[in-house]
Amino acid sequence: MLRRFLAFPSRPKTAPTVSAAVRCLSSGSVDITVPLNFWAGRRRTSQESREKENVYEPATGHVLCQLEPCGREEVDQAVKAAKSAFGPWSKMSGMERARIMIEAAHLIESRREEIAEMEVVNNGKSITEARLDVDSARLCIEYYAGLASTLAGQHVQLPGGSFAYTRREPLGVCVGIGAWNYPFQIAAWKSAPALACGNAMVYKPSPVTPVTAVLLAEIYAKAGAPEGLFNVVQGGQETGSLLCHHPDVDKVSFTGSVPTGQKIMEMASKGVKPVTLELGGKSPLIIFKDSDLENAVRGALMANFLSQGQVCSNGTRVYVQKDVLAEFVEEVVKRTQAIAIGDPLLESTRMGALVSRPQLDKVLSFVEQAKKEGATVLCGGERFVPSDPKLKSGYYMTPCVLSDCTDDMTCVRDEIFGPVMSVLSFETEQEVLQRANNTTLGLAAGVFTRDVTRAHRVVEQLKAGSCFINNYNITPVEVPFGGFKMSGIGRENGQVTVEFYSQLKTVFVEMGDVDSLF
Ligand SMILES: NC(=O)c1ccc[n+]([C@@H]2O[C@H](COP(=O)([O-])OP(=O)(O)OC[C@H]3O[C@@H](n4cnc5c(N)ncnc54)[C@H](O)[C@@H]3O)[C@@H](O)[C@H]2O)c1
Ligand SMILES: C[N+](C)(C)CCCC=O
Repeated sequence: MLRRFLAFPSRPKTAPTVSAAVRCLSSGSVDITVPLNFWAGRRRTSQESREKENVYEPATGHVLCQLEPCGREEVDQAVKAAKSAFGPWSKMSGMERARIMIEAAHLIESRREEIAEMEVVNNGKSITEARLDVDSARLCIEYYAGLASTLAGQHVQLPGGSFAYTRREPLGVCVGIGAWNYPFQIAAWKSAPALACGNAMVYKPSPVTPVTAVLLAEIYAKAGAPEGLFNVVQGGQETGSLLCHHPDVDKVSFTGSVPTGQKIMEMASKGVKPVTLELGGKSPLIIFKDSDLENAVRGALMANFLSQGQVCSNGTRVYVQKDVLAEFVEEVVKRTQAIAIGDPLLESTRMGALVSRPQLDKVLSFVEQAKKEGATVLCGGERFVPSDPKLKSGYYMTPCVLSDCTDDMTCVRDEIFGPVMSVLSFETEQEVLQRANNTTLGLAAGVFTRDVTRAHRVVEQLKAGSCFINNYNITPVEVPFGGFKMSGIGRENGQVTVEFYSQLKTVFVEMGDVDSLF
């Protein structure tokens, strides 16, 4: 397998450039030494001498690169670059912006495999899933390119021939702050609507997965975006906080945990800046006895084990009607045990490595806690060491199904963010609805039933932003995605998102004389 990229076999450690080299890519063979910050049109090294942090390859535990966190100076430079790109970009017509975005989408398509491989190397998810994430990123950019030329205001007739009109205008410099579970996709889901509306963006990826956002920056630049339109600054909470407080930042769009989301909202409130918050979930999946059980089992697996279970919208509280519980559990366990765990770059792998050692330890400790609280482990929940020696220090675990769960258990109440499904039984619709909604979170929910009336009745009562009937965890970019309650504010994807990246200006036009009271 030959690749052109910023990824290199670890030995010899030559200083790579983007255009250099064609090498083989396999787990454990990649070192990244190119700078991962990007502003004003090119990659940048951090100028401030601050401590670098190791970034690991989840599949092997090998050090992939060193993160150079950006400080005040670099954040300033990136925001300044975005501000100067905002001028010409915001003056372009929607069609002109769309042309550049479509070119970016083509570039993503042509580099699909390379981007997916780098996502795998940095995140640990299987190559099969990473390709779908890259596709989702591309589709999102195509979708908002299509909407860019439709952004328009309204004309309102007033007395005496006077009138008013509204203009939909961009906000300015938007900041995007992302989580580590969908690094490339999140960068695209934030930048595509922002840019389509005429904004510029400074994006900060998670320090755990800094590698692929900078590829998106290069792609936008190559597609013809003005220098500084999409910038990447690396770092953790300090860098994020500098961005949120920056006086020239007009909006913050955040994806991550609830506690960080609360801090982001607090920081943004100092400058009365709008926020989009895509936060955590603990979503219910309800399986009625009249379900097509084959589809319900498939849905439960999709609701729990994508991306090693590290998915915000996962339906981790699986409520199964008592009459079909035994049959459902038997099938779910059989299929969970058959999931091929291992080298995420292999086509045959269905579950790769969790993102980091601390995340793996945290998920395993949730399983231990569940046992202590009386849950039964039907399968998995243990560290997994693949037979390939190069993977022995990777962050793998066996996907876990817990039964005999009750609503008060930690595994049922807290977001685990790992491959752990909690199965609960219920008897009546009314009972399950009350239990499903008994949480402070409300990102997603699902229902499996053949009764169409019941499906809509139940969905109407579920307090969640994304509800699935007879499927789970599909997120076409044409439809809005986001949470109720503490799962967030605002939406990503769909037409409505232009409202979160633009503002309305009302213009009154007097056609007669000023009717003065004085
Ligand atoms: N709703 C969604 O669309 C969605 C999608 C993916 C992940 N998530 C959620 O994200 C969480 C997992 O991701 P995570 O561990 O990366 O979340 P996190 O909250 O720890 O970090 C998210 C981002 O915020 C940054 N950050 C941390 N502290 C900050 C601060 N004080 N100021 C500014 N930035 C700060 C981090 O560096 C990172 O880039 C889960 O709760 C998951 O449900 C939600
Ligand atoms: C594409 N998925 C799997 C629905 C992920 C949505 C983003 C949340 O983590």
